[in-house]
Amino acid sequence: MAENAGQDTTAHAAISRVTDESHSLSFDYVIIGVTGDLTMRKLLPAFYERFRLGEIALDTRIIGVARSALSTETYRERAREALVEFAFSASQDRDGVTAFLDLVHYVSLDASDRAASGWSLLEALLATHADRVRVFYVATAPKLYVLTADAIAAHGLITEATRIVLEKPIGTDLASAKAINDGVGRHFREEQIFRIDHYLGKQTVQNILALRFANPILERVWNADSIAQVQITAAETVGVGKRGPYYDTAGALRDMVQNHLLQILSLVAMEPPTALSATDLRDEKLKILRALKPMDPDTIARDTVRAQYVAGEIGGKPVDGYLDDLGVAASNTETFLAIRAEVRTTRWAGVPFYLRTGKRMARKESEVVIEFRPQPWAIFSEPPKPDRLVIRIQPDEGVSLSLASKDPRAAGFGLHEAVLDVSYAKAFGTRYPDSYEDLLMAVVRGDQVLFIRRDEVQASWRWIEPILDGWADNIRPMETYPAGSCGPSSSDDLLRDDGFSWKEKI
Ligand SMILES: NC(=O)C1=CN([C@@H]2O[C@H](COP(=O)(O)OP(=O)(O)OC[C@H]3O[C@@H](n4cnc5c(N)ncnc54)[C@H](OP(=O)(O)O)[C@@H]3O)[C@@H](O)[C@H]2O)C=CC1
Ligand SMILES: O=C1O[C@H](COP(=O)(O)O)[C@@H](O)[C@H](O)[C@H]1O
Repeated sequence: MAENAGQDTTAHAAISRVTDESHSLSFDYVIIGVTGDLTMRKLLPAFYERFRLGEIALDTRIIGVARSALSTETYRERAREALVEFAFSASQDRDGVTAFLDLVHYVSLDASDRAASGWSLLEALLATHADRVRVFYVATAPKLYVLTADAIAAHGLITEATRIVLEKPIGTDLASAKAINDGVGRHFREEQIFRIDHYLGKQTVQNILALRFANPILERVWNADSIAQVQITAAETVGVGKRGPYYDTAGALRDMVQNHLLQILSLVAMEPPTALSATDLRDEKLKILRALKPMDPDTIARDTVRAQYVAGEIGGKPVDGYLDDLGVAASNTETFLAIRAEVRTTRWAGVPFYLRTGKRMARKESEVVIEFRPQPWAIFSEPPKPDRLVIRIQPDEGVSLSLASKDPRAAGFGLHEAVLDVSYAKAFGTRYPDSYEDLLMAVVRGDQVLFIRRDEVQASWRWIEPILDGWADNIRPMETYPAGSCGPSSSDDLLRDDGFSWKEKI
């Protein structure tokens, strides 16, 4: 159980915290991989923001683990630099950052080696708060997850209130995902395992549930009778950055589709859950993952597109191609893909779900587009454009609905596409929390509703695996696209063959 620790109000008054601490939680969060890119860019800033909001008590400990020999003081200095660079509020908040860093400790340890000497220090630290919520966040390579869980167990560090967080990707295929799930499951019960997918921490992804299930006006038309097609896009302008060695073994299908895009697809397509509980929600998502039509060689050739970026230009600046970014002569890794998927349920029979993701695209833009069917009988001389609901995941988070309207400027009955637009920034006018903030704190509360269950991971891999195999056999050859473009033209053809087009060029 989390404790609501009694707080030293004098100490708190000296710290730039923006709300009261009556709901602050005390816990021990062990981050394994604490010097890595993910921790520095995402996890530490997320903790800091929640600390600043008063949700984290002053006696909480964030215990960082990595193999590098660093003192806590040296690590804190590195963490300060990362916070100033990556945390929304940190550059103006020196005292608050210092207070936050007091929670941070560093232990040098090879967490995959149960015989490593650092375990005794970690054990001693944790023993001083044996009853509080204890979290192990494993932010290392997936091949270390089981060894790390084995070592944690061997040192007797798993209490009733202990949880483990596993970063994506859970494996590289179905067999390795099962091995991780089995291996970690030998020590932790399923309700102690939190498989993170940071897209589920995005407010706009969670808003899919609100839009669908809090607005009967939408839910009544949310089916194949009314909807013609669904598009799910996650486009980035960044390349692979420092993560090239990982990315080159993964590619866009493993990196983005197996997890983020299939999670979004299940939220869009699922039946209403009985309640917003972890079990009900995940049961419904799982049914959709299982209802995805398996790909075979014919559909892989027809319904998938894969491509790799070559040199181009983004925002007026020249950028290198993928091979130059990696410094390699050749690679068979896709940095872009488009897929036509089918959900075999009564609700969605015959509705194509187009998935698209890529690096080094023209714009950063993630969104879900629901295109409704046209009027069956046209009474206007010029047929209206189909109505479209666009859920903007990022950036410019919001929702828009385009409807045909009478154009007051036109003579006669001219129509014009009018857009009802809700921008989150304008509607809520608040700091936009990073997706990791909610998720990190949900683990402390033991709330699994936004985490992926074992069977969901495996169902996703089951659908992905034939595509991986087909691509390995070159059933669908690799294409190229210039950095700063919208991908190869064959991605447009995928929709054109069905009489559709992507909402707009990225
Ligand atoms: N970076 C990102 O944006 C995202 C990352 N992820 C996932 O998160 C995980 C971490 O990614 P990222 O931070 O980029 O990786 P990095 O390579 O940047 O960092 C890896 C970290 O793990 C530590 N480490 C490696 N081996 C061990 C070990 N045996 N014992 C203890 N610590 C170890 C490293 O430090 P040292 O060498 O000192 O031990 C370092 O702190 C990966 O699974 C990745 O796929 C998921 C989504 C996004
Ligand atoms: O998980 C990942 O996500 C990021 C994109 O996340 P976003 O929140 O910026 O949309 C992606 O760049 C990375 O390759 C992938 O591993």
